[in-house]
Amino acid sequence: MENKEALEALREEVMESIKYKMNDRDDEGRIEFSLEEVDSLKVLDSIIKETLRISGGVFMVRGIAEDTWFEMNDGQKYFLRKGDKVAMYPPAIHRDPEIFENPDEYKFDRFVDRKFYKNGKEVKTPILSFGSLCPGKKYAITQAKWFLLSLVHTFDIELCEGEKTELDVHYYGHEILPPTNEVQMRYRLRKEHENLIFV
Ligand code: HEM
Repeated sequence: MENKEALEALREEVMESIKYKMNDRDDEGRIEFSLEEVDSLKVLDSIIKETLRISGGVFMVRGIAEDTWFEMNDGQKYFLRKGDKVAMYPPAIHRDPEIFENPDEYKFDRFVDRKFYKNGKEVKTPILSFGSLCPGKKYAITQAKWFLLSLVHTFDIELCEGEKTELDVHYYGHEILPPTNEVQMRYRLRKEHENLIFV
């Protein structure tokens, strides 16, 4: 909400996609959106990824099942003993300046038509907030996308004067960092909004 440019770019993308669906309504006059259509919105996708990049604070832990030599890209080797636990820390990757330019900056369109590289190799999954094992990943991301899409289409929203918050760094290690405090906002139903439904 603080980032008016992001809000406007998202609203423009959503309105543009609705424009082409005006004649594509269900029996109750609602405009239908499929999963594929929601996923095709590049600004929406980028906003979600950038938010996960900047606010993901998770540790992922793995148990070592058998004695293993683990070799890094630079050739350095580590001996992992059976029974050890290893923690991986996605925020270190999410804020790696070799992968992301100005990593501490929130850039809503960072992921629009972009690939990321480290040491000349493409980083295929630069966002690791869900780890590799989370079975709820697609569900959670789709829900967040649908919420944002419906919100910017249906309401004008803005922060009340002087309202501010930031990520609560005390929660590093616990998935997504919550805000340090609540904020007051204004919202108003938009006159030209349509009734949308996710099918
Ligand atoms: C924003 C929402 C969510 C975030 C950030 C999140 C994040 C994570 C992370 C980081 C892990 C550990 C993955 C790993 O170690 O590789 C995990 C595991 C898991 N998540 Fe999620 N998750 C979310 C939503 C959900 C939802 C909606 C469900 C269920 C519908 C779910 C079910 C699970 C389960 C069952 C595991 C354990 C998987 C295993 O250890 O085999 N999560 N999640």
